[in-house]
Amino acid sequence: MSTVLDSIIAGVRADLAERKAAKPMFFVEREAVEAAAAISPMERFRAPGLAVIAEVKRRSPSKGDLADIVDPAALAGAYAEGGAAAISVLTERHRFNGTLADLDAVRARVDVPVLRKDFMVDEYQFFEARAHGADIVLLIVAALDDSELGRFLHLSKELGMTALVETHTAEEVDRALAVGAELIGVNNRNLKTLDVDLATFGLLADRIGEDAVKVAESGILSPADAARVASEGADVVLVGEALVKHGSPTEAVAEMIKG
Ligand SMILES: O=P(O)(O)OC[C@@H](O)[C@@H](O)c1c[nH]c2ccccc12
Repeated sequence: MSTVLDSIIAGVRADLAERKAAKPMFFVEREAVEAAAAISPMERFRAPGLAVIAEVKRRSPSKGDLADIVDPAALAGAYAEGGAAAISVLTERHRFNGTLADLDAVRARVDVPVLRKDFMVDEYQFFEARAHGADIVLLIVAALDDSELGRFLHLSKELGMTALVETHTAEEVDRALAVGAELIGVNNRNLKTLDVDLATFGLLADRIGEDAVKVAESGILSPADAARVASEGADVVLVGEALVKHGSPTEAVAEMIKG
C-alpha cells in the first residue's frame, strides 16, 4: 500500500532529477568540499538541560499552512537569540514549501548548527546539504534500507556532518543502533499515517539507551510537553509548529528550554 511517505519521496526524487540535470554530481561534490567546515552540534546537545532544535516550517502535509514565513533568516536569528541549540530548515518543496534558498539564508545569519530537514534518499543530497552549509542531516529509517542507512551515515560523517537518525518504532530504533547512530530521534508522528502520539518517545527512550543522544520530535506544543519528554529521557526536543505559530519566537524557544 502506498503511504504519505512514499508520495512525498516520489516528489523529492522528481525535484532531485531536475537539480542533478542542472548541476551534475561533480560540481556539487566540489562545492561540498570547498564549503566552510561544519559545526559539530553534539556538545551542545550533550550539555546539561534540555536543548531545543527550532524549526523553520511553513506548512506540513498534516496541518496545512502553519505560518507565512517571508524572512526565514530573521526567524532563525530570533530562535538563536532565545537559546536554540540548532536550527532546522525544511527544504522539501511540495509538502512543506521549503527551499535550499531558505537554508542558505539561515546559514548566513546564525552561528549555531543548522539541520537540513529533507527526505534524504540519494548521495547527491548530502553533498548538496554540505555545499549549502548544513551541519546536520536527517536520515529517516522508515525511508531507507539498511545498506542506504549505513552508507548515508558514513557519507555524512565523511563530509563533517552529524546525522540525526529518525525512528518511530522499536524495530527502527534497533536498526538505528545497529548502524552506530549517535544521535537518534523518535518522531512522535507516524510518517505513514501522519498520526501524532506524544507517548511514542517515552515508549522507545529506554530502548535507545544511554550511549546515543536522544531527540524527541513532533507534537511538542507547549513547555509542559517539552518537560514531559525531558522527564522521559529526551536530551533534545525538535519543535516546529509551536514556535512558528507563537507571536514571539525568541520567547517561545526560551520557554521550551525552561520546560
Ligand atoms: O511541527 P512539529 O509537530 O513541532 O514537528 C517538528 C518536526 O519534528 C517535524 O517537522 C518532523 C519530524 N520529522 C520529520 C521528517 C520530515 C518532515 C518533518 C518532520
